[in-house]
Amino acid sequence: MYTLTNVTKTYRTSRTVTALDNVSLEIPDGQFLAVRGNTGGGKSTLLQMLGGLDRPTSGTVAVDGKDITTASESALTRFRATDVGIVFQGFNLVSTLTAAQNVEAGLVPLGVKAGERRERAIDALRDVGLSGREDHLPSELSGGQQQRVAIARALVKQPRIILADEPTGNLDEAMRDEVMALLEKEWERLGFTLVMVTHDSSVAGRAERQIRITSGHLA
Ligand SMILES: Nc1ncnc2c1ncn2[C@@H]1O[C@H](COP(=O)(O)OP(=O)(O)OP(=O)(O)O)[C@@H](O)[C@H]1O
Repeated sequence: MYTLTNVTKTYRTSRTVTALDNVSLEIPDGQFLAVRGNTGGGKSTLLQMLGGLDRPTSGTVAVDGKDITTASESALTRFRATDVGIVFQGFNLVSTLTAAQNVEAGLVPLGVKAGERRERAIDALRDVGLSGREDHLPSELSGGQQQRVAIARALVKQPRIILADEPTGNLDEAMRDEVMALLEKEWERLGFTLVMVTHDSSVAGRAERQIRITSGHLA
């Protein structure tokens, strides 16, 4: 269960931008939540707060009652490594690694030994429908297949939380539907909390709940 209380995030560069302004939000375990809103509205910033990738300027982000904003760097690293899987719009695969090696990368921070990593990567690729593609490079796979590798990389560590930032944004309609069907199937099977940023109303419509963030405010 996530409990965000009065979360504000301000970026200070040449000017000051308030990306999130006093956002309070609860996300129950296992919920599929779609996050919509205007460009620059603060959606990706919200995901960063949820993933412990950055800390708010003020306010708290609690996971099961524990405030991650004041956690030590090592506790936060552990939280990210074990509890959170992230799927990006641009897949973010390492182009010189095979599909299986990319998936294995999700297990390296957990200290899983090489043999077990390989086995679990093969299983995870099977779960996303990519058996037989283990030794393919990303450039040898379609966009939809690359996103499926990225989903396998996020899921291989069996996280409690999946954060997806426009996961279908780079895909055509057919591949979008295929990737969404896969994410939904895995969400139903594994029961993780799924928070997905999307501009696409048909994608958002598949979520259990939708929220909208406009100019840093939760609508
Ligand atoms: N690292 C950063 N440094 C400075 N400003 C930033 C940084 N990250 C985000 N911002 C600013 O914070 C605001 C919110 O950005 P964010 O990426 O969260 O929005 P978004 O809703 O995800 O946008 P989009 O839909 O365009 O991806 C924007 O004005 C953006 O320019």
